[in-house]
Amino acid sequence: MAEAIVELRNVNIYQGESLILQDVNITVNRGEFVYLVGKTGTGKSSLLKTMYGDLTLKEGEGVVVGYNLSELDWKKVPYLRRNLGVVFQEFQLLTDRNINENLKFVLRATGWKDNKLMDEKIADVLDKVGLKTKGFKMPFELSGGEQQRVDIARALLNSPKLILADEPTGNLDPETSDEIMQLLFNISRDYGTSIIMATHDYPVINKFPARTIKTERGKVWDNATISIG
Ligand SMILES: Nc1ncnc2c1ncn2[C@@H]1O[C@H](COP(=O)(O)OP(=O)(O)OP(=O)(O)O)[C@@H](O)[C@H]1O
Repeated sequence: MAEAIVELRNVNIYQGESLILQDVNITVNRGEFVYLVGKTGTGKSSLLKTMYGDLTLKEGEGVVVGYNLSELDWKKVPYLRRNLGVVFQEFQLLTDRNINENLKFVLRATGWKDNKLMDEKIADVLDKVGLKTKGFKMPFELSGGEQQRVDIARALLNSPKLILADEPTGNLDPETSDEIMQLLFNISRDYGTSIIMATHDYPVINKFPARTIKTERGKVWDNATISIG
C-alpha cells in the first residue's frame, strides 16, 4: 500500500485572521513529485509553511512525515524540520565560509557530533547533486545553478522523506532550470523522496510533467494527472 508522506484533511489555512485556503484535502505518497501552482498571493507559500510548521495548523487535521501538525508545539517543530528538506528561491548560504563548512554548520545545528560521519555525509550529498569537487569553494565562487545545487544538497543532509521547494528555479535561466529539475526528479526517483514544488515556471512543468495542484479562489484544486513513473 502507498505510504502517505503528507496527509491534510479539511484544513483551513490562515494568515493572521484572514482565511487564505479553505477545506484543503491533499495526500502525497512516498516518492511522488507534485507541483503547486497558482497566481501570486493565492496561498502556495502559506500551504508549504503549514507543512513545515511555520504556520500553526488551527483547523483540520494534518500529518507530515509522521508528525501530527495539530499537536506540533514549538518544541517539536525542529524534529519535524529534521525530517524534511526545504529549498527556497533565495540561496541561504553563509557567505563567510566554504560549502563544506556551510553544510557542516547545518549538520551541527541538527544534532550531529561525529566529525568523520559529518564529512562522509557532506561528501555524499555533494556527490548526489553533482558537486563532488566543489566543497572547498566559497559561495561567491559558485554560479547560481551551483548554489541552488548546494541548497538541494543541504536539504538532503538528514535523508528526508519529503522536500518542499518554493520556486527553486525562480532565479535561474532556462537551461540551468532544466538541470535543477532533472536533479530533483532524479532524487525523487532514486531515493523515493516526495517532492512538493511551488512554481510559476510553466515551461518547466511542460518539460517535466507531474501531478499538479493549484491554489485558486481560496481553494486547492488537485488534478492528479501524470505520474513520472
Ligand atoms: N506573514 C504574513 N502575514 C500576513 N499575511 C500574509 C503573510 N504572508 C502572506 N500573507 C498573505 O497571505 C496570502 C497568501 O500569500 P502566500 O505568500 O501564501 O501566496 P503565494 O501563492 O505563495 O504567493 P507568491 O506566488 O507571490 O509567493 C496573501 O494575501 C498574502 O498577502
